[in-house]
Amino acid sequence: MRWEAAPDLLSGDEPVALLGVRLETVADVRRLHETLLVPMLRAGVPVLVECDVTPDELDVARFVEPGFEHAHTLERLRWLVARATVGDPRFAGPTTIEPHRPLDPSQLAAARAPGGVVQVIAPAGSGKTTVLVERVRELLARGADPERVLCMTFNDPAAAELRTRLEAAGAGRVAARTFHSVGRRIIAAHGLLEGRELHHGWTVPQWARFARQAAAEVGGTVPEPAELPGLVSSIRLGELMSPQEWEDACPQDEHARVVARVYTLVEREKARGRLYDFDDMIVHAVRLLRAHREVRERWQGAFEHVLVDEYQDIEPAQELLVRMLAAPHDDLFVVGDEDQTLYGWRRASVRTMLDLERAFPALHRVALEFNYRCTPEVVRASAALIARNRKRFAKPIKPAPGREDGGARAIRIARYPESTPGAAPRLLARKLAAYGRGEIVVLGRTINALRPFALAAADAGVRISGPEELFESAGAQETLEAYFAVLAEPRAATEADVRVILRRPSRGFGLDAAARVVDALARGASLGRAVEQLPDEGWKVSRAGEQLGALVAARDAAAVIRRLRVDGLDRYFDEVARASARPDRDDRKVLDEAEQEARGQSVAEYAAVLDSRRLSLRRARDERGGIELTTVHRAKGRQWPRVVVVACDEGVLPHRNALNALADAVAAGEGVEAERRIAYVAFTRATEELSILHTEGRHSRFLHDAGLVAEPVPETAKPADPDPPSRAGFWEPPRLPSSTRATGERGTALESAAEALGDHAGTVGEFLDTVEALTENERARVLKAVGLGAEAAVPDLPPKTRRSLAATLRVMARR
Ligand SMILES: Nc1ncnc2c1ncn2[C@@H]1O[C@H](COP(=O)(O)OP(=O)(O)OP(=O)(O)O)[C@@H](O)[C@H]1O
Repeated sequence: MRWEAAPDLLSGDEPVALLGVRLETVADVRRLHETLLVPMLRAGVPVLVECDVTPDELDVARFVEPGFEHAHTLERLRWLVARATVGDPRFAGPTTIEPHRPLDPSQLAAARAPGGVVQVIAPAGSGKTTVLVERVRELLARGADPERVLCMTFNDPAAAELRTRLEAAGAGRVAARTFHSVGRRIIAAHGLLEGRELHHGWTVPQWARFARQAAAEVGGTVPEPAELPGLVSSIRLGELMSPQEWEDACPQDEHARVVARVYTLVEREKARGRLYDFDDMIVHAVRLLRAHREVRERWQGAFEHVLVDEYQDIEPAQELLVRMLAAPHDDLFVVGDEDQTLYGWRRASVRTMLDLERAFPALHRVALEFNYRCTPEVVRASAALIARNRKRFAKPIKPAPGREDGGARAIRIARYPESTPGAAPRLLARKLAAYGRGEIVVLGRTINALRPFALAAADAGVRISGPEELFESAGAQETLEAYFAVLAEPRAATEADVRVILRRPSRGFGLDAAARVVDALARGASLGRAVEQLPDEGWKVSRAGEQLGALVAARDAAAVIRRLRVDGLDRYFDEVARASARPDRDDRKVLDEAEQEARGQSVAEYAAVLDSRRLSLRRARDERGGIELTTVHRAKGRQWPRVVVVACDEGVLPHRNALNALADAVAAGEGVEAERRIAYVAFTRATEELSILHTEGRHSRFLHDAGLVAEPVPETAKPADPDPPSRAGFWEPPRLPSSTRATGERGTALESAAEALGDHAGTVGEFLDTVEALTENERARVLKAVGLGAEAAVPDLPPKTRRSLAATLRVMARR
């Protein structure tokens, strides 16, 4: 029979017999399980299968699915066959229990959905926690053991909130945990944390130290320290590779090699100090579960029903953890909104929600329909806006029934002229002064967009709170502050500032150069002379001395900035943007704005301006009682009565870098679509009043998409000079872990082979002969790449060689 005919069999309750089924490949197993048995059992169709073998007779080693998408299908099929014969509560029908609070029909349909994999599409404000809690009640009413229901969320506050809500709904015995806490529990139970302490992360100077050492060891330029935590996490969580595996498998460009070495150094340092970090909780849990069947079975048995909140933000390693825990019975209830996927650069992809069906073809999908949070005006505008995206589920999003229009205050658009850039921040500061924390929020696309508003608020005496980078500058802002501080008062230069100067742009000096320069400056040397005294290679010293000496001689502060940019600062930040996982670095823009602002000011005057701003922001900071000025990313999942979105301009939102995103990223739903999602999240934070500020003649295209301004984007508003494409905007289209990204059958076979290497008892040649997907030439190439003869015995290979052999196969799997 043809598999495609299967859906026709699902109607009616006539028993179905599938005869002559042959299970030869993993794909056959997957089809039998996902496309036939699960839907039939769910539809209550009695089914008899006649197979050439029973699932129990299949050799697990041959049917290994390293693929993430279809993790452990054979185990799932075996479970289904064993359980389905004795009746499975998973396929029980809905109950008729009274909901814990009034629910609308779409919410009720979600909570009462059949067992198995259920995906709830929950637009902003649609009551997803209400649904999750009701689903838990439904499971309990169907007979689930509360101890074996697990709700998973991203962060502690969300877990705490869910716990409270579960308790209030009479389901207090059900656990609500973060991904990290689940991972931690698993690795702790298997002794991986014994004698180890939690490490909360390295400081930027510590990253800088790793960066310098790595660059010195492998020979390359020093990477930007602030980018390193994200890059190392991407290797760990995106690739699931150990330092050695990654050093063997990483791309061979200079930057990648230096970052790979940073990863090695960081892991070494952690091992020395007996430390573990947050990523370890996920990475090690996943590795344990994947590698050891008995561990997997233990934890799969611990949780019969898995529910996940905010599924759109899940990243591949977390998703793998969830799927492994939910298998083999696959009772998985996920709630999320693809329109609110914001973390492309953190490996979350809009595709995760859209493609869930590929992994679970039998999944049951329900979309919630009403936005209970926002005024009808905001619901309509935001729905019109997001409807312009292509990478989403098309769905109606309606205002809550009976909610009255908000009137003139519901949405206000304010334009301010470009010629007086300080006017809008000052006006807003006056407005903020009338409110308390929690009553209003100021949202910006980036820290740079927020900065003028934060400064004006500070000047007006408003207490403020916000992300760390608003108060402790980074990137180009930090660089300018360091240069001007040192140029204005060289004798008082700090080592931290001088280190920034010597690194941005990179001047190739050794580890102790900054301390020597500070010494020389303190003794009265000029900046140029202080550098020229370094005992380093002559050409480096003389070029840097000349460049820095020229800064001292520059006519005014703007000339200093111009000179710096020409001497390599622009190039330096272009490189940073290219290597960065983040799409929204504003360094070039910060330099543009500073250069313009510094015109006609002396170095001392501009240094004083920068210094007083920094101080004024720090003085106004009040994290407990201050009005929040924050980025849209950080506002996700929250709401305020009044929301002010600032700088809703082309080039800011959408960010100009997104307009330049690479084709791969655009295909994965990044680029302008990702920016539109950010605008959607920003607009839907308001419960009563939404104010949007934009520069006259430069308004964001999203205001037009939302039907809030008549004119589409004026030609003049198009950003002239986007920064260079960042690496795909957003890392690359977020990827599954390496061993799950194999393309096609050949890729899967090679991945399986890499996994199976550890169990092979014969020679390398014999092992490679078992890998049918390899050609003769490729076998020879693999041997050459790892420097082995065919006769070497696999069990005798040193661990490093074995890893490199596996890594070589994995790299081939991805081709
Ligand atoms: N059926 C309903 N009728 C009226 N109000 C509802 C209903 N469902 C949810 N709400 C309200 O909508 C708001 C959001 O609900 P809830 O707190 O459950 O969702 P959430 O987890 O905050 O997620 P979301 O981001 O979807 O709002 C709450 O104020 C809640 O009281």
